[in-house]
Formats: sequence, structure tokens, C-alpha cells
Amino acid sequence: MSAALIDGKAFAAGLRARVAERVPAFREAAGRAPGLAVVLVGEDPASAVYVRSKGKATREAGMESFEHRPGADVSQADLLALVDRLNGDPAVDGILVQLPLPAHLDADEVLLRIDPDKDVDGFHPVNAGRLATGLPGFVPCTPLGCLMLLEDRLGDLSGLDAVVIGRSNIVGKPMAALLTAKSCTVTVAHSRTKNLPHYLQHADIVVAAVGRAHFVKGEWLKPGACVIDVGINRTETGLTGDVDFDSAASVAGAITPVPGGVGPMTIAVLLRNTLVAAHRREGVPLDEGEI
Ligand SMILES: Nc1nc2c(c(=O)[nH]1)N[C@@H](CN(C=O)c1ccc(C(=O)N[C@@H](CCC(=O)O)C(=O)O)cc1)CN2
Repeated sequence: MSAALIDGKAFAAGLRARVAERVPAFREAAGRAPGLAVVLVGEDPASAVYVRSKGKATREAGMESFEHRPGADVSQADLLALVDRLNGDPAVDGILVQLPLPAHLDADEVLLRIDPDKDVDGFHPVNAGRLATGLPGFVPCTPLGCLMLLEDRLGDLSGLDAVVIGRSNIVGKPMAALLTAKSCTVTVAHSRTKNLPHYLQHADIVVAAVGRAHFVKGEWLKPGACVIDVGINRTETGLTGDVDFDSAASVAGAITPVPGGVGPMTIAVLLRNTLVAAHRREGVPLDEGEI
């Protein structure tokens, strides 16, 4: 392996500490802690683990965590009513509905119901539009975490060639928008792209978010590329990313591991977005670029 390992776990710990440092000043100014409400529908085991970690991280940062766990058979109307209550609750600055939702629920309608100014997941179309047009809003946690790791590693990204593999609303599309805003030349590829190696051979940055284990091979990469692996695939051999790590690490300049790369950034950025939401809602000044 010649690539440098990008330690997302360590970077996320630093980000969480920077968020926690700023909570006492907010408490002092607003007379309350920032509050994050997390909604988990049903008992999906992986989602339950993520929600538990979010609650723990929120409390450790000195913020208020409100957890709501409707049963797997909750109706669409009852779930929307819960979102309405959280929208109207002054102690709640951020609302997150853990995905995926059970199949009988319409996730798009639920996400659309969240007040965009409490949408710390950045999934509401208003926030997607704000990102696309360069207005301040909320950016989805995973792609914002990827961007932070890239800038920490490479500095100014301007002029670099980037390939984003995956076009989901949660990762691929916002990632492409963020890199475009940083003046990268961005190609969005996906599972049906005809000749992926053709696009990757020129890419200084590769973000793999396609949801297929070992999909990206080292021999497709430009030597020295910075490779960010968003994949979390549970295989017989354990947790693995979308990048074939061993072959990629012998060609790339830097690469994120799975686990310990992008994953921990998701929760750290969620805390950052909640802190930002609280300051904006209360009109308390915060240098958002500093966190
Ligand atoms: N409403 C949301 N739902 C989902 C999101 C999201 O951002 N908002 N993202 C994912 C799940 N997720 C957070 O919710 C998440 C995924 C992975 C990790 C993480 O730390 N992964 C570790 C490995 C953990 C493991 O063993 O499973 C790592 O990669 O090191 C944190 C959060 C889908 N749903």
C-alpha cells in the first residue's frame, strides 16, 4: 500500500470537539441548549445503532437529544403529525427522520414536511435548491463530511477533475454540487455508466457512493488520486466499501478506509448542522466557516 490513509474517525472527533466547545456560548446567549430530534420508525437493527450513536454524540456535545420511536406500523398521517409537532416545538432546532423508512411509508412526503430551517439532514428540496444555487441552507451530512476530508487533504480543490460515482439525492447529487461550487470539473457516473475506467483515468478526486462492494478497481484510477469511499456494504467477510481497497491503495495518493473513513463524519457533521440551525433560529452569531 502506498496511499496515505485518511483517518475519518480522528477528523470526526476533532469536529465533534469544535462543536462541543461552542455549545456553552450558545447556552449562555439563548438560555437553552441546541436540540436535535431524531425519529426512528420500527426496529431496523442498523438504523437503531445509528440512532443510538446520534443520541449519544448529541448529549456528549452538550446538546439536547429528543428521540421518537414510532412502531413499524405507524401510519403516514401519524408520522406527518409527529413531524408537524417537532416543527412547532421551540426546543427543537434540528429534525432528522432516520432512513430507510418501512415500505408502506412515503419518505418523500415525510421529508417534504420537515421545516427546511430545521432540516439538519439537508434532504428537503428547498435545501437541495439552496445548495444548487449557492444560497445558505443545510447540506446533507455525508457529502459535507467528504468535502471536509478532501479539503483537509488537498487544500484548494479549484480546477481539479472529480468523478462522483452514484447519483442519489443523499450523497451523489449533493456531492457533485459541492465539488462544482469548489470549482472542480465534475463528472457524475453511476452503475450504468458505460466506460467508468475512461472517466476515472483523469480523476484527481474519486467519490464512490454506488452501493456495490469492491466496485471501483485500483487499475482504473489515476496514480495519486484522492479516493473517498462512501460505501457501507455488509458482506460475508464483514463491512466493506465500494472501492476495492487493496488494489486502490497501491495506486491512489490517499484513500479512506471502511470502516473508519466517511462513516464517522456523518454523525459529526449532523452535530455541526444542529449547532448551526440553533444559532440561525435564535439569531446568535456563529462563524460557520470556523467549525
Ligand atoms: N436520515 C438519515 N438517514 C440515513 C443517513 C443520514 O445521513 N440521514 N445516513 C445513513 C446511515 N448513517 C446515519 O444515519 C450512518 C452510517 C454509517 C455511520 C458510521 O459511522 N459507519 C461506521 C461503521 C459502522 C458500522 O459498523 O455499521 C464507519 O463507516 O466507520 C454513521 C452513520 C443511512 N440513513
